Amino acid sequence: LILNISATATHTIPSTLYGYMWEDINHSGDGGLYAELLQNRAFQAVIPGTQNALTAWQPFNGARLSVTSKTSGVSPSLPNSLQVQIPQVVSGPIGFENTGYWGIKVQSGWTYQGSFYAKSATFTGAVTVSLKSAQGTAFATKALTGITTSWKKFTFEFQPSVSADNDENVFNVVVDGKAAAGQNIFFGMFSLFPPTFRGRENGMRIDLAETLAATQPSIWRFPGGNNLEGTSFDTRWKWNATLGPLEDRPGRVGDWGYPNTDGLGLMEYLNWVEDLGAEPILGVWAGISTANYSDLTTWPVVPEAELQPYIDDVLNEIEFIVGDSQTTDGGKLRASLGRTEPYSLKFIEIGNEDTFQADSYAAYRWNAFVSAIGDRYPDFDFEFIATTLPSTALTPAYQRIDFHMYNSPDWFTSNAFMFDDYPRNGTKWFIGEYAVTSTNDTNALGDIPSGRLAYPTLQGAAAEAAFMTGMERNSDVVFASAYAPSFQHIKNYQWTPDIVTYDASRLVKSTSYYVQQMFSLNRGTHVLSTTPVSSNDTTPLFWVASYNNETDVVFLKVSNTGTQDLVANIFLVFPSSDLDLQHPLAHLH
Ligand SMILES: O=S(=O)(O)O[C@H]1C[C@H](O)[C@@H](O)[C@@H]1CO
Repeated sequence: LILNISATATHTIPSTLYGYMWEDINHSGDGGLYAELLQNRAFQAVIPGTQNALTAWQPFNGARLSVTSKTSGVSPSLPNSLQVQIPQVVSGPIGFENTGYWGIKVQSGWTYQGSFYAKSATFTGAVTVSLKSAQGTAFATKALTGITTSWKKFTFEFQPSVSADNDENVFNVVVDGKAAAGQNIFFGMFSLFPPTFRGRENGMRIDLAETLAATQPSIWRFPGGNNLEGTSFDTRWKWNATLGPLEDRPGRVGDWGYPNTDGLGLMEYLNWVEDLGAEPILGVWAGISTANYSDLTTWPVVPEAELQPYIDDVLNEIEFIVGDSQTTDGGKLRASLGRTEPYSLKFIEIGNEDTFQADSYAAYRWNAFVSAIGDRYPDFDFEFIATTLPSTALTPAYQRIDFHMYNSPDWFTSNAFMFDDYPRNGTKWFIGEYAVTSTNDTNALGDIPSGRLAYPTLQGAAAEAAFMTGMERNSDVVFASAYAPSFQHIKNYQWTPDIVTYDASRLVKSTSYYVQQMFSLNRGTHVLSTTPVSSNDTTPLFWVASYNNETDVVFLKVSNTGTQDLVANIFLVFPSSDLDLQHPLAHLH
């Protein structure tokens, strides 16, 4: 195959082309990127008195544990407390343990920051906290005194003397059995953090954060995805419930079946996106919640006459993000939480996958949000992204549309040219979620026996790469793309495949991770056309050429989706004129 790369650029490549879609799914947030080590740390979004309310907590030496809301919680947002009943006859240490998110990493040299609340009507003795192996080896221990009859916050630090051999470790809390015999002690709002990415308080787990940062994503779509929507209006992701001291964050039952602490909240996300040097794509709630996928007619939709409070909520969220810290309530609140400077925000996505309720989206919801935001913020040239079917006519007409595709390798290779003939009419596409999810293109979201991938495969990654060459070649139409979902905690997940899989102490980057990294790190500023544009079927290669006019480098990205080894002799054929070192092809990488 002789491939000619033209020396003239066709169009610029938007800086937003590669990034991620993010939501708390598969414990990607709580138990993943968010560095909190204790699962169910504040008994949020659980039902007192149930076994489930004690998730990740277990008795130690016979204490009787229960979650209760009969006593006042540590704060109005956290009504549930752990009640620890010490038996009448007992001696020696007795209490309870947290098993973390299926383990706790114990690393010597790390300083762990911990805290908890406690109170008791009668007990005033010491509370001893420690990091211990499942076999009982203590890596770090602290004794805290001063329990009173009302809630008191205790803080402590751990510096483990040695690292644990594995992550089967627990956070252990005990009192002296004799001193506490027959008494009740209440605990609330635990927290235990390892060092975090860039040392941010309430921040991100370093290894996972560095793994994402290493792909230099330039967009970060959040907070969902389904997890934005809630399974009811009241359980939607509420931006203002994810702000401020952790005691003020009630948490919620996420859309993926587990409690979200919302410790990873709007400000943590915005700080993270800045740390990445990326552009946020903020998803705002647009009036539907996800009920059951088998019957879309059951999905609740806010009637037009009742939409205003939700519109105001979004206007206030945007004011919190971009409002002046002197003259706007949102800006003042942001400043009071430690951030005076407004965050940058350009892209606002109205809803998520509103393809399922296109009628009401087209009839009033899209227009209501876009008009209200435009009227309130006339000086911000926000770019609104529609999330309904591209074929749905909207008022105002959408300029940008979010298109999701989960499918087979064949779908991605046979659609690698879908944008080559797309009309250049100013409309821009965001491929806001895509991945090869199955070898079965009639049921790409089925179960594993029907072809679903448990993990990304080389075949899938090559097919994603083929599709990505098409997105890059047509990046005058495709302005952004986001592989989805991102993370998977191997011990508890709801969706496969995912780009990075991990447990409490290790992570594995997938083939698709390396494809994302390769495309994202090797970015041109302009697309160079090639002849031919495509190969014939016998050599199923897909490619795109680009040129970076800052580094003066030409990139040729090639995906071989065939089963034959690809032996490529790349000859550089320069134009007839002498080798012009300023020529874009002079330094091919
Ligand atoms: O069940 S799906 O609708 O396919 O869920 C998908 C689409 C949705 O936006 C996202 O939350 C999820 C996985 O990334």
